[in-house]
Amino acid sequence: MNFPTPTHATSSPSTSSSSYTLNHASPNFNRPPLSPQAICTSQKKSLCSGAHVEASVNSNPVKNYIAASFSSLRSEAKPLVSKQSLKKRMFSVGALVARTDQDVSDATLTSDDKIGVLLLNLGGPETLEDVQPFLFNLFADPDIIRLPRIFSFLQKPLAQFVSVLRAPKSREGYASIGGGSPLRRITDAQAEDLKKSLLEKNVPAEVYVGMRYWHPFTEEAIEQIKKDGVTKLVVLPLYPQFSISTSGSSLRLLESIFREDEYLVNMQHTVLPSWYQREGYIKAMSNLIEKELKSFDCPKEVMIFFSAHGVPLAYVEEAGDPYKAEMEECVDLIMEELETRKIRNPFTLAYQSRVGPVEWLKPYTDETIVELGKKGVKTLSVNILKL
Ligand SMILES: C=CC1=C(C)c2cc3[nH]c(cc4nc(cc5[nH]c(cc1n2)c(C)c5CCC(=O)O)C(CCC(=O)O)=C4C)c(C)c3C=C
Ligand SMILES: [Fe+2]
Repeated sequence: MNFPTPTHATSSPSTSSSSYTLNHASPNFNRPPLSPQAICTSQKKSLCSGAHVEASVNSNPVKNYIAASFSSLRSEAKPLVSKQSLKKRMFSVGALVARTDQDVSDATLTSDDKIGVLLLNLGGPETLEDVQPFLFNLFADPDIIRLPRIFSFLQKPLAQFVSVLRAPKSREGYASIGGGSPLRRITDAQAEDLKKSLLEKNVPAEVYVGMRYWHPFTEEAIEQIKKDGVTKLVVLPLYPQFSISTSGSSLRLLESIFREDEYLVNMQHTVLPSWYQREGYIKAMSNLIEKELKSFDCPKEVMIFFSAHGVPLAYVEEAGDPYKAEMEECVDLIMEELETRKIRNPFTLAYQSRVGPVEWLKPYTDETIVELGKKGVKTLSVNILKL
């Protein structure tokens, strides 16, 4: 049987980290690329801002803008600790997320330290009545419906209009999966598991969930973080790949909350803008695919179909969203991992969940499935990289 070739270019894995220092005033993404002077090393960044950002080397300036502008908030705060001790302490927090195989109890933490992990996610309507107000919150986000700044006064009226228009179709979808989104339940379970597994590594930490468009809102999580007196915070968007519309939006919101709040501005924090290239994630995805393939009668004939949530094409082409590049690299890394296990199935990547009249990332999942059917592909293993 002939299978089509993969629909995207191959790229190699990136391993090192970098971070950038930028101004954080403008809320628009149609900004000129960074000037070379704006770039500094991650070590310099830690020293000058007191916060740490992890970013892969292929990452796009937009992603680093968001993550670094969030972390650069510290640069506005008065230096409360010496640069040397700040550097040391930053490493400790970074170590909590960077090391996977070691006990981190040796990290420099004082008995007064309280570690928090903030998991960021999209949120979803819990009942069918929640659907329209949830959609309003989503469409009212300028990172989702991107209007030129002079039209920003139209954001909320437009969100009201589009949310009412979209609600029936959306409700139909949620009704078909039991009348609401499972995202809160799943994210709460992830938070619980993460807390347990950190404790097993001798890192007592409280794990918080902050949703962007529904309960528990990010603002509520932040209030709790303050009440609990967290002194070191790890910010982890639960999106493996970065997009302006997901992690970017959540980090931008956090940035605005932090900017207004003296406690938060002075709290040490580490941000992981994306983690699609991490060994643990790649191996976990590969394990799932390997297991799935074994359930077929002729595993070698199965096409591995990666289906990812799309974004409008303009996000990538005009606003510089690194999402497509990260998604493609992620698929390549999974396929490379499978190759080491002698699994050499054909594969393809397509994008789903488009909304509205504009062009989204192609190829579209629904059209690709039809095309593959026409070409005689009979068995597909569908792997959702993003809902
Ligand atoms: C209109 C613009 C949208 C963009 C851009 C977008 C990007 C984007 N979204 C996710 C992940 C999820 N989106 C979910 C629901 C959802 N998304 C949009 C619109 C955009 N998403 C809408 C209108 C909806 C509601 C459902 C619908 O009517 O289709 C969800 C589900 C949340 C839940 O209820 O559990 C997820 C997850 C990503 C990853 C992404 C960009 C990369
Ligand atoms: Fe979405």
